[in-house]
Amino acid sequence: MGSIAKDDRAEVIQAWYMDDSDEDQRLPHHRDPKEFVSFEKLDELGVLSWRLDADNYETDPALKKIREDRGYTYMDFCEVCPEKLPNYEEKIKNFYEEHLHTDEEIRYCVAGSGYFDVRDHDESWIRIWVKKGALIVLPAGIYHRFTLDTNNYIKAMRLFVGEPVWTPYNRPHDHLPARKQYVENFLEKEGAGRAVDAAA
Ligand SMILES: CSCCC(=O)/C(O)=C/O
Ligand SMILES: [Fe+2]
Repeated sequence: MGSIAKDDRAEVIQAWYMDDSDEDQRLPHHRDPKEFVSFEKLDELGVLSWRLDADNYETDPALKKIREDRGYTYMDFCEVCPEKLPNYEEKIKNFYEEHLHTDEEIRYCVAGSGYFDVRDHDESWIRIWVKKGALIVLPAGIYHRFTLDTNNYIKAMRLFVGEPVWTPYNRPHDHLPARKQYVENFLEKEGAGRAVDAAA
């Protein structure tokens, strides 16, 4: 008898729609009742994810294959905590400003945890909680932000195709080709809401 394999990404990646309270950004911000978001839904927005063996990232064949398949030649680490991140307070503030990049944002959580928030088709925030072992790819042009959770620590591997460009473009930057391409690829599909600023 065949059986459908359980998607074990859920052990290290969970996503849900956020409430609109102004409380501490590091809290979960679940709606009441909770509204979880499926991996299929994230896929529709172009957000990819894997669960990997974070204790063995140096020799992990699964990570090697993803890097080869997707051309992720560059790799470094970013540790977010006051002791390790220069200009910690400023960086934390900037990470949580809604922004986009002109390339994919690829982060592999090898320790700790944190939240990547992305905009849905109708502009609602989806909160993606990544824990040790979660690799996520945010597509170029998606509006997003990052915050630590209440554990206050993450160590993320950063991957990139070629020489890295980390520039954040705070919203609105709808005129950028990367944004237009994202809207065309993921937001303008039949049945999807539009997410273009009125001023664009
Ligand atoms: C956990 S890596 C720090 C966050 C970051 O690099 C970024 O660009 C957030 O959008
Ligand atoms: Fe970013």
